[in-house]
Amino acid sequence: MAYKQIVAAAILDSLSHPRKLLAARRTSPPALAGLWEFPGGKLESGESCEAGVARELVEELGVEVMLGTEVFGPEPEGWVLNEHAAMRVWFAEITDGTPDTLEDHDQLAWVELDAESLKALDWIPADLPIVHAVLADTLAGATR
Ligand SMILES: Nc1nc2c([nH]c(=O)n2[C@H]2C[C@H](O)[C@@H](COP(=O)(O)OP(=O)(O)OP(=O)(O)O)O2)c(=O)[nH]1
Repeated sequence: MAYKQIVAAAILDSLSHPRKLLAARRTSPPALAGLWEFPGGKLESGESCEAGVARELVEELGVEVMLGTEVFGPEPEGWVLNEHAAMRVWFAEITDGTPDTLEDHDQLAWVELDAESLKALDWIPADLPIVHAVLADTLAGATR
């Protein structure tokens, strides 16, 4: 089964000494509005995943990033979101710009990298295993 490829970033305040993760609250579609996610979007045809992540973050947040390691999911296409789509996620650190809600989001939050703080946000349900992996990888120092 071929999934539609989504790409996204787990943006950390620092790849080398991460303490916080940038979460973004969606504005659409209605079923996902108000839920928190990793900023990103659909890969465009002919685009590499890494280039797609960078493009989405410029469009949505107005920031340039340096990518760290991938937050590996169970499939080659990454984390399965639903029967149609899967998402690859990379750790990232902002190298230029201040994140803003330019497109697709109405709120951004720097969340402390601990289970309690992360759990306090109403994440898209499909993202919960990814949130766990982000926490595990940051605790293991596997971000860059
Ligand atoms: N970006 C992102 N999308 C997610 C996450 N979790 C999750 O289930 N999704 C779903 C929601 C959407 O159905 C799909 C991503 O599509 P999108 O609407 O963000 O893509 P896009 O920015 O390219 O949007 P568009 O131009 O097609 O409007 O993946 C997540 O953490 N981040």
